[in-house]
Amino acid sequence: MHAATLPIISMTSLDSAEGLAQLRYAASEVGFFYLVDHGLDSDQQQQYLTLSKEFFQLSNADKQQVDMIHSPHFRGYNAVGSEMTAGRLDAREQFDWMNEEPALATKDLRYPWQKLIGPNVWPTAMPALKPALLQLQQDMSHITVNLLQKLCESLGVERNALDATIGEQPYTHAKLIRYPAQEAVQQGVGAHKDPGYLTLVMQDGQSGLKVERGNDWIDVKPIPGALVVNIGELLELASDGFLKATNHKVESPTQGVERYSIAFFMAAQLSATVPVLSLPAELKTRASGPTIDPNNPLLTDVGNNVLKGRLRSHPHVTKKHYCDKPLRHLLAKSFAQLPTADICDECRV
Ligand SMILES: O=C(O)CCC(=O)C(=O)O
Ligand SMILES: [Fe+2]
Repeated sequence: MHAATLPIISMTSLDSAEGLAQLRYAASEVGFFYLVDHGLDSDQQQQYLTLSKEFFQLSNADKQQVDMIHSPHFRGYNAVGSEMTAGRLDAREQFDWMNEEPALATKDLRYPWQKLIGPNVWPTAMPALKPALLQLQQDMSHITVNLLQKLCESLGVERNALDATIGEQPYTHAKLIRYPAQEAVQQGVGAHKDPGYLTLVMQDGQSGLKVERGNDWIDVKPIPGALVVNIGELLELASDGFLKATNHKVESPTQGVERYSIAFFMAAQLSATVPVLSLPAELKTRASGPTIDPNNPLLTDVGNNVLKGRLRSHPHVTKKHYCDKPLRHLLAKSFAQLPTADICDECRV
């Protein structure tokens, strides 16, 4: 039997060997944990969740103005029923933003993932959203980079062992999410792993997030002020499978209660290739190699691993922006390992 709850890790405990050992256990045995004492207090989190509710209460026309279908860079709003996970539609609406950058000219695209780079889209009806979410992105980046360094230390390698892959600024992606109540439990988001290094999730008071552990699913009940952390595929690759990216899903709420969360994903720079860390012998013998799953190959080229997730989750954006001939050609070259079913019909070359 596994514990029916996740470990709780205090950020301030990570200056001690004991704290690092607990972090190593949580990250390697469970792949998921609550993080407390991280610096973003409950009141601040509540303010962001309130802002998120205001966004989702905007009129449909205001939300359509920032619909992701207009963005080749996968930014903006998705109405309920436009995202797919594990081949099925998710019952959630969401607003995605990433690093704020200028897009590359089409003629300069050498790799398909370079099309992920570009500006965010912001609702004109809610000018307060942009500065608040860019601030949140900075605060979450700060927490995540510190945590990644502590994880490296906990694995017995230099704390800055992965810093070069992050460069000046990590690749970050975040989502405001609303799970509307359904008549019966449904897929809010289907079972999946996150593609980056680390994910932080802020939850309101409503349960629904579940984490796979053996044959069970652990309920991640919200703890006020705690962030939920999970290991992404890039850390599984970097640790040669010592750390595991763990499957998780969200079941939609019922009985008229909706659920709000904010997810923050941090990867290495899109142009980086993730190295395999030189773990000490004692840990190395316990590293079983990354998971081999023909339906979900883990790719060390960061841009490709991130793009894999985006193409699969948002088939309507893929179809509109990733199906022109030159790009299709690049996709076919880059994704020799990716099952064609993950790419839209017209990209099955
Ligand atoms: O909403 C949540 O609690 C988690 C969402 C999630 O796993 C994801 O968007 O990747
Ligand atoms: Fe996730």
